[in-house]
This record gives sequence, C-alpha cells and structure tokens, in this order.
Amino acid sequence: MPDDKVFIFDTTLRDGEQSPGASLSIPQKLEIAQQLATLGVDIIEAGFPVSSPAQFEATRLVAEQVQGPVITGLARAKDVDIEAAGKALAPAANKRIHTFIATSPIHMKHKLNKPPAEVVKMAVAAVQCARQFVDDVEFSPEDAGRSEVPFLIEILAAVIEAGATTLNIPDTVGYMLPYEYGQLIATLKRDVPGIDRCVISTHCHNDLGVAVANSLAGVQNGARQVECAVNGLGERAGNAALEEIVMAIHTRANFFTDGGSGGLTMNINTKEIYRTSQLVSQLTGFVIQPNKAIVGANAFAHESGIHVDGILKERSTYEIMTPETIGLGGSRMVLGRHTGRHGFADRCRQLGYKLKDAELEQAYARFLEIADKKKEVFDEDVAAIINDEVRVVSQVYELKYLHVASGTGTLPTASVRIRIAGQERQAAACGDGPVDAAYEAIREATGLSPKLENYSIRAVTGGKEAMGEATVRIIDAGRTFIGRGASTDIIEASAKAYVDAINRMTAAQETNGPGPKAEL
Ligand SMILES: CC(=O)SCCNC(=O)CCNC(=O)[C@H](O)C(C)(C)COP(=O)(O)OP(=O)(O)OC[C@H]1O[C@@H](n2cnc3c(N)ncnc32)[C@H](O)[C@@H]1OP(=O)(O)O
Ligand SMILES: CC(C)C(=O)C(=O)O
Repeated sequence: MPDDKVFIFDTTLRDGEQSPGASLSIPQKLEIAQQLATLGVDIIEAGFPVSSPAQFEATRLVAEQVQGPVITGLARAKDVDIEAAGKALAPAANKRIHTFIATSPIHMKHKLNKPPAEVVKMAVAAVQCARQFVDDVEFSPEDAGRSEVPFLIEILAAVIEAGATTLNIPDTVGYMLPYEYGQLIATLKRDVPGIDRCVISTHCHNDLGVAVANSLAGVQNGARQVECAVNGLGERAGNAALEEIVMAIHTRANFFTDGGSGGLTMNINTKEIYRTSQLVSQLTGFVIQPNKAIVGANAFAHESGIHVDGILKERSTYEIMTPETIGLGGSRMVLGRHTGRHGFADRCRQLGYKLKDAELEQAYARFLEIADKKKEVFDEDVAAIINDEVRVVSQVYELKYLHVASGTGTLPTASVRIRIAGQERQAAACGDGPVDAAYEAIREATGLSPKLENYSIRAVTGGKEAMGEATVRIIDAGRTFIGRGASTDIIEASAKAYVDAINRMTAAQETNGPGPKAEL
C-alpha cells in the first residue's frame, strides 16, 4: 500500500445523519452515495444496519448499487450487529465491517459497565466475528481521545492479532487539541505491535472547533485514512468537514512530508466538491453558513477595495486556491460599502459601460452613498446609478396620476394619467395584480408595449416608513433597458420604474446609437 495515499472515508450517511434533524430517506441516501462515488471517496459508511430496518435497507441498497468505493456499515461489538452489517453489505463488490467499543474509563464504567479486560475480549470477538463476513475489518476504540494510552495500545494490538485491517482513533467528544491528537497518532504508530500492517485512521468531532485541525495533525503523524462528512455534518458540532480536509491536503500537499516522496495523494475529484456539498445541504435541509470554508457562499467572494484591486491584478494575491478547483464557475466580486474605485470601474466595464474618468468618479460617489444604505449593490443598481448620475435622459413620459384598486375578491384595476411631450393622456386597465394593472394602463396610455423581462422590489430603508425601490428590465427590439423608481408606496415605485425604463428606451431609439448590454 503506498504510504503517500490518504484514503477518504465518508461518514455523511452514518455519523452525518446522526445530526439531529438531518435524517434522510432511502432514495436520498442512494443519491448522496452515488455522488460520493463520483466525488471519488474511497470508503462510504452507508449506515448502522442493526439500528433499524430502514438503516439496513439503505446500507444494502448502497452496497448493491454504488460502484467504486468500499462500502461499510457500523456495528457494536455484538454478534447481532455484525451479522446485520454482514448481511446488508453482502451485495457490495468491496465491503468492510466497522466495529467499535468504547475504551475510555468514563465510557467503560458508566456506559458499558464492563471492566477493561472484558472490553478487550468483546473487541477481539467482534473483529473475529466480522472476519467471517469480510476480509476488510475496521476497529474503533470509541472515545480514544479520553482513553489511557497503554490500554489503547493493548486493545489495538489484540484486534490486529484478531484480524483488524484499519485502526480508527476516534476523538468521539471532540476533546483533543491538534498537537495532542497528532502525538497520540505518532505514539500508537510507534508503539502498537503489528500496526504497520494496518491503516491508521482519524475520526474527529468538532466540539471545540478543531476537528479538521486534529485530523490533519493525525495525517501529519502517519494516519492515512481520514473519516469525515460533507459540510462537517455529524453528532453535536459535527465531524471533520470532508471538503476542508481534502482541500487542505490538496493545497498544502507538500506540507505533509512523507519520507521525502514529496506530498500526499488522494483519489478525490475536487471539481465535484461544490456539487456534493450543495446536494447534501439540500437533502438534509442543513443550510451552509456563508463564511464556511471552501463551500460557503463567501468562500470565493471579495468585496474590500484593496482585495478586489489585488485580485484584478493577480488572483493569487488573495486566493490560495481557485474556485474552479472545487467546481465553481469563478470568484464572486461583491459590490458594497468596502468596494474601491478599481472594483467599481471593473464592474462598469463588465456591464458594457465606457465611462470617462470624471463620469466614473461621479458614479462612484453616488455608488458609495447607496452602498452605505444597502448590504450589497447589484448590477441593476450600477445601471441605475449610471443612468441617474451620468446619462441624464430627457423625460418624454411623466407619470402625473396613478390610482389602483385591488384587494380580496376585487379585480385589480388601475387608471393613469401620463404627460407625453406636453400633452396628457389617460388610460385604465385591469391586470393579474395591482402592478400588472398599472403596467397595462401605462402601455395603453403610451401606446408602447415593451416586453417586461424582470421586475423586483425591495425596501431601501427600514421601518414602516421604508422606501420601496422598484427595478424593471424591459426588452425592445433585442435591447435591454433598466428603469428604477422609488416611493413609500410600492405600486407607485413600480409604475415610476416602468415609465423610467420607457423613457430610456425612447431616448435610445431617438439617438439610435449602438447601446451597451444594459442601455442608458
Ligand atoms: C460514537 C457513535 O457515534 S456510536 C453510534 C451511535 N449511533 C447510534 O446509536 C445509532 C442509532 N442507535 C440505535 O438505533 C440504537 O441505539 C441501537 C439499535 C444501536 C441499540 O438500541 P438498544 O438496544 O435499544 O440500546 P440503547 O441504545 O438504549 O443502549 C445501548 C446499549 O448498547 C451498549 N453498547 C453501546 N456501545 C456498544 C458497543 N460498542 N458494543 C457493545 N455494546 C455497546 C450499551 O452499553 C447499551 O447496553 P445495555 O442495554 O446493556 O445497557
Ligand atoms: C463509532 C465511532 C467511530 C464514532 O462515530 C465516534 O467515536 O465518534
């Protein structure tokens, strides 16, 4: 077995699913298992077969249908558990039984109510029983992190003799710190007789927020299997997050020196990481926090002026890995109160605006005012800023009067009066809702019917006096125009936005010049 390969053991479907509220149906488990195989994990822990008929069936179906990874199931050090695991795993081409028993004084005394010698006997018997079903047997001394090291050495030596092939060292309650966990792995690797015939594995929980750091310390000290779960799912604060482990090893491969061979390898196709993370989040309903490493919405987002400037000049100034490596389309440049001139100018260019220096300065000043009021400034806002600040459009159409009637059991109707080049025209119309009715009446009054492509409204200020700001995007003869309107009355804001877009469309038609992507 090459010593520079790290095996990724995914326990999303077993320990991950033990997260309160994360339960998955059998088809959902199968879907995740197939994606884990596409991601390239080496081992999938599909469930705890004895614990329920659904767990048994899910493990059996994963064993039957998922090709590639080794499929494993968990079993206590009890014949009934091991037999259930053996049966559920039978259809798998590559299978492993993972059996465990607690070894810490606290667990042995209070939970198992058994003396250490009996625990050793149960562990040995469990491994021997598992070997009757499979050649590949993993043993875990549960709560190893709080176990006495001489006892760990004794029980691990005994299970190796009994036929265990992987020795997993769980920090079950996330108690250990990285240096300590690394030293534990180094000690076991050095002192357990026969351990060189086995793979040493980490299984770290995140109660102190150091599950990934502990796992990496384990790898640094000779562990070559890492147990982890997608998005860090798992009991309590979760397990080591698969995506973080993989990208740490991928990005810093040479840090984990390995007898001079240069670095560590894995079987993972990192480009599948984002897709896998999203799938698990959607199916479990566990939302990913925006600042989560690797897969959070902000993991490859930049807003601060100095950072964006650096990134635009050379990506590696602020990105230690590329978003493409995990299967994302690219980095996200967010416009907000921290954006600098370089970032703003770049976005204007991307949107198709060619601004002179003075125009850019004027637009940037207005942008900062808006950014101070909003968390994020969108492309539509940039278009509106440039429209308002830089390109003053003549108001051919002006909304003079608007009346809307709508409510439960009422057909929404609107009447408008619009001033068009000095003359006023009135119209009334019905619609699917008050905004639709108002737009229909405006179309009627102006005689123009551009296609409405997008409509959005949001509160610009807080409280019950909040200003609503409507943004519309209309299309005419293949050209897009953005209009904006603000009012404390959201229907009025919507009508103003539509009229604004029509004015921009009319101005562009009059000059008939080639327009950028979003017309001014
Ligand atoms: C650290 C971990 O993640 S361990 C895995 C945790 N996962 C789960 O618990 C999965 C869901 N669990 C279940 O479905 C159930 O708890 C079962 C089917 C496993 C067992 O259910 P029950 O038989 O009703 O027992 P219960 O869960 O209440 O208690 C656990 C029993 O197993 C014993 N036990 C716990 N771990 C082990 C072990 N590794 N080997 C042998 N016995 C064990 C306990 O001492 C207790 O035995 P007791 O009844 O003699 O006191
Ligand atoms: C069963 C073992 C590996 C476990 O989940 C733990 O100790 O956390």
